[in-house]
Amino acid sequence: MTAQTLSGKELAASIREDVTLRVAELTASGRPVRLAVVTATEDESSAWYVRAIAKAAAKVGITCDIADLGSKADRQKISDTLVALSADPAVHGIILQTPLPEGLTLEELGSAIAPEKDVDGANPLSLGRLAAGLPAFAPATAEAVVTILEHYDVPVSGRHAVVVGRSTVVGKPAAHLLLDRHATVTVCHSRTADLAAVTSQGEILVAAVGRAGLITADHLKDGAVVIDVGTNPTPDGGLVGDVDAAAAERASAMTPVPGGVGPVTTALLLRHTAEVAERA
Ligand SMILES: NC(=O)C1=CN([C@@H]2O[C@H](COP(=O)(O)OP(=O)(O)OC[C@H]3O[C@@H](n4cnc5c(N)ncnc54)[C@H](OP(=O)(O)O)[C@@H]3O)[C@@H](O)[C@H]2O)C=CC1
Ligand SMILES: Nc1nc(=O)c2c([nH]1)NC[C@@H]1CN(c3ccc(C(=O)N[C@@H](CCC(=O)O)C(=O)O)cc3)C=[N+]21
Repeated sequence: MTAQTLSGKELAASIREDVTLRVAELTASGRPVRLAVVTATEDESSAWYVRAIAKAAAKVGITCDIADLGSKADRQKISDTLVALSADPAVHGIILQTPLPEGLTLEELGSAIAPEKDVDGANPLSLGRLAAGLPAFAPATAEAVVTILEHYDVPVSGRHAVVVGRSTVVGKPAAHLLLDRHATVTVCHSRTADLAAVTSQGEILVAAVGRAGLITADHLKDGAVVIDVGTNPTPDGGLVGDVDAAAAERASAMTPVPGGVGPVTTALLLRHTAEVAERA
């Protein structure tokens, strides 16, 4: 058996189409939409994302400002930048890229992002609201995971979903969103004792680690639906996920990398930004 490909490209295009119309309406009424991307890293997959955001924003008519503070930026510099953007009425959405410089965390810096502009759910208030089942922007990547499952009519309620990775950007919020949709959720991380024993119970497997090939066919339950969030740069300039290609033999469906979660993430970030502008 070879897995069905759960492409994110067409889904992302349809989200962008909706956003394009909404942004055009706002722009026509004299309310142009603006997204600020703050980055302080040379991480390659983060750079991929920043380029993807800039390209997609241009397509839908959102102005995208990139504040590249460099990988030596300190806490004060990053925090000052986020506070200034939060206070700027022309800016609707703010995303702070991870990873951050050594010693700094998204959990503390996220507080400097105004909650109403927190389009990637980085402010701890957003994650808390999400966990409490209150309205909040979920991190776009976590939302992309459940948006893809929904788009392809993958049943979630009552099924066992295993999430590998517990970061604030992906693993944790993805677990909350799956729980909200009534999955039975298990979260694995670097200290999970026997990863394959746990992951092989997942009818749905979400891999969000950042290690090429970590998840092999041996980690999967027969017929599992696999959402591969990992974006790992290869030496030849390409991008691969966390899931080994051979795992497709065991899965019933799998997202590709590139072309899976990534484009949907980008499209949802723009949709969040348009939503903020509509509320303003
Ligand atoms: N496609 C997209 O839209 C996006 C892709 N990404 C990609 O997803 C990946 C994960 O990103 P992010 O969550 O930010 O990464 P982090 O490095 O913040 O988190 C990685 C998680 O994986 C866990 N982990 C590390 N090694 C293992 C292991 N051997 N077995 C099990 N778990 C392990 C870590 O555990 P512990 O907590 O114990 O350290 C941690 O929870 C990256 O490749 C990133 O580029 C990220 C965001 C969006
Ligand atoms: N606060 C924060 N939130 C994030 O969501 C976040 C982050 N920081 N730091 C970096 C990682 C990485 N990430 C990617 C998202 C999309 C693609 C993506 O769209 N990739 C395309 C290929 C890129 C292209 O074609 O330009 C694809 O998968 O098809 C890649 C990587 C988000 N991240």
